[in-house]
Amino acid sequence: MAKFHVIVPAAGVGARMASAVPKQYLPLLGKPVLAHAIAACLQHPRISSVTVVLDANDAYWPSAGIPPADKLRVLYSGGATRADTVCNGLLALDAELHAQDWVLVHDAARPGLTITLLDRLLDSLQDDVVGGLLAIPVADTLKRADVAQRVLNTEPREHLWQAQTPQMFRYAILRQALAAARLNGTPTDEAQAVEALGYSPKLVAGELRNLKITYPQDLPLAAAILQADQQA
Ligand SMILES: Nc1ccn([C@@H]2O[C@H](COP(=O)(O)OP(=O)(O)OP(=O)(O)O)[C@@H](O)[C@H]2O)c(=O)n1
Ligand SMILES: C[C@](O)(CO)[C@H](O)COP(=O)(O)O
Repeated sequence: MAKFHVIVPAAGVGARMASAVPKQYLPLLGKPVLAHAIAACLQHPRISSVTVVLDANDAYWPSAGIPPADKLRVLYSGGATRADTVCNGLLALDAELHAQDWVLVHDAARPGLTITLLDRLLDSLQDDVVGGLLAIPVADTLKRADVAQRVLNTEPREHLWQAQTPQMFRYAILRQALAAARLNGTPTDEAQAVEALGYSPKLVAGELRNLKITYPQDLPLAAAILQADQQA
């Protein structure tokens, strides 16, 4: 039976966040963002392992206070791009993964993932040949801008979705896709690399709460969402 393994690329510098420490280590309700991001995966009974891939020179993990766990492992082998970081994680797991096993790639900067969202993803995709990703349909009117930030035109939004993570693919397909993508360009997510092989990943309904911390204003939003959970 195919197993479910999680890789968490956590080697980014968070340039758009422009904080003193990388955003995955910023405090969020008393714990680093990264601790929230991996919590649901660690708790989920169907997830076999969670591998966090840090920058080779990461100096923050030892003092981040993230407790060890049986299925948690930490690698200091991040790459120059997210795709490189994920590839390095896959390489380290190669000996224990089978071609049909599932790999879920989840951003270290998405602290709002829940067991419910993971269940939805796993249940929707476990019998799929390829895999897919959490995503949410675009809800606003879309404008294309010129260089002066004036509207060129309004883009149709039908059938447009915003990609989230986890992105879940069969190990053999993901490995092949990322190896090819590294030669041909830099995909911004795993699905893009898989699409380039000619596959059509399935979109599974995500939720706004699974937002990515990208800009400073995202952190208080995430805090409000998680605080509401604690009060519920
Ligand atoms: N070389 C890289 C670049 C990104 N990431 C990870 O990929 C995820 C993507 O989120 P993103 O917002 O792009 O993170 P950063 O690259 O850190 O942010 P920025 O683009 O603003 O620098 C994050 O978990 C980030 O740590 C990574 O592991 N290795
Ligand atoms: C993978 C991703 O989270 C999907 O939305 C996102 O593409 C990664 O971050 P970036 O902002 O594209 O670098």
